[in-house]
Amino acid sequence: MSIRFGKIEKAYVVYSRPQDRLWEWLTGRQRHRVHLALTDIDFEVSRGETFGLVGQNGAGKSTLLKIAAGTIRPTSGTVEREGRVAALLELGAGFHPEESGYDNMRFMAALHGLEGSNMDDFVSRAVDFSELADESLRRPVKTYSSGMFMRLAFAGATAIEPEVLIVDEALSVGDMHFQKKSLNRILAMREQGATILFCSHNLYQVRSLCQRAAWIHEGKIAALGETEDVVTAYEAHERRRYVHLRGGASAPSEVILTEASLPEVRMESSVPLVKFMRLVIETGEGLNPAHVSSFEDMTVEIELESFANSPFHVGLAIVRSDKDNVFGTSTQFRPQSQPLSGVGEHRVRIRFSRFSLLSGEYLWNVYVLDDSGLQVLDMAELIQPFTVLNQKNRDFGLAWLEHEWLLVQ
Ligand SMILES: Nc1ncnc2c1ncn2[C@@H]1O[C@H](COP(=O)(O)OP(=O)(O)OP(=O)(O)O)[C@@H](O)[C@H]1O
Repeated sequence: MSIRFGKIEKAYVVYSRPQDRLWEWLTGRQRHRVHLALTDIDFEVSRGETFGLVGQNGAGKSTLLKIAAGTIRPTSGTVEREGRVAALLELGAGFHPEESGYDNMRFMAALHGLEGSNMDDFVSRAVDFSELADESLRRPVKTYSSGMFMRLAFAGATAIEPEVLIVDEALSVGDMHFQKKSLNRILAMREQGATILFCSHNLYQVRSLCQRAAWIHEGKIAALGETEDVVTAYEAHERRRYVHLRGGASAPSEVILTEASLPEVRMESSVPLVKFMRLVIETGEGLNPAHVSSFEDMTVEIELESFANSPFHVGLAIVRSDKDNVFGTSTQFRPQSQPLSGVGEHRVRIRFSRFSLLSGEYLWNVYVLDDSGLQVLDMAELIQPFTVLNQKNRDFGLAWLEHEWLLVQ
């Protein structure tokens, strides 16, 4: 066991107006309501395990992480932790703004009970990792840019060489270079056997990293177990919710697809390392034809622009309007896959011989990922709707599967 939650419940007291608190105190009459953020959370994370929390906004994930980290207490229930814990939540919250970077690192070391040469080691590890200049580290941290502040906070939080890491996905530290460096640091600690508890909306990341996961829904555990089972159940729920939001009670197949209702979703990144530029379909009918016929050969070309010499992978998925993945692939999944690299324009082609989707409306998702396949550098979702027409045979459904009828009698 590394972290054990025993029948955790967390209730927040909520006042609709700040003055209600005082009013309640003066009059003794209740002016608040109680919001139950978590109930009956009872599970444990084993040593060396990477455990993911998934769930909608406001489900209670961050509350559970804070309880795991000990920054807030549950209203009832118990939490037990084993080993040195680093909570990468609200980084830098304990910093003293007037003190220098060096002094803040010494305070952190002292909080962990380190003295003498152990303290010096801690400070030098943190300082090295932060990549901040000596001149900056001598200045009060209140003069730091937010990126510099986060870099030092991350470096300090991980310098204790934790056995348990509690990570909020909102963790985005500094620029792209430092984000990658901190992600690599987390992966390295995982390799060395650290236990990791983290929440993420990036289900690809949860699938790649976690052995087990829990889906938190309205403060309760809706599913817990093998990552694939939990994430699939959560995805199914989200899909139903999405369909409901878009078109009342209509079933996924009845969703009416219009280009206007599905705006191109692009992730904006201030300093993109690699940008997705364009996707072109080519069939016997030409480039980006009005219809793609089932069983025709088709090539999809993806154009990208790389602004740095960092290796990257490209992922492509065919999706339906209800966001169901029909098929997904990545350059990372090729045998002996090598990432792409080099500054400038890149084109990758995917050739589908006998494209065997049947009649329907489909769209594309394109992802640009770093060489670990975990950090999304750029993406475009639900782009370029295209229609497939099956005029060749009468089989029906989403895709044509290789088959033959065998008559026994
Ligand atoms: N300090 C607080 N006071 C009152 N209510 C709170 C407080 N913190 C969180 N809540 C409420 O508790 C619920 C759970 O919040 P929490 O931040 O844990 O959700 P989450 O799953 O992490 O959401 P997200 O994915 O948006 O980060 C929400 O309804 C939130 O409004």
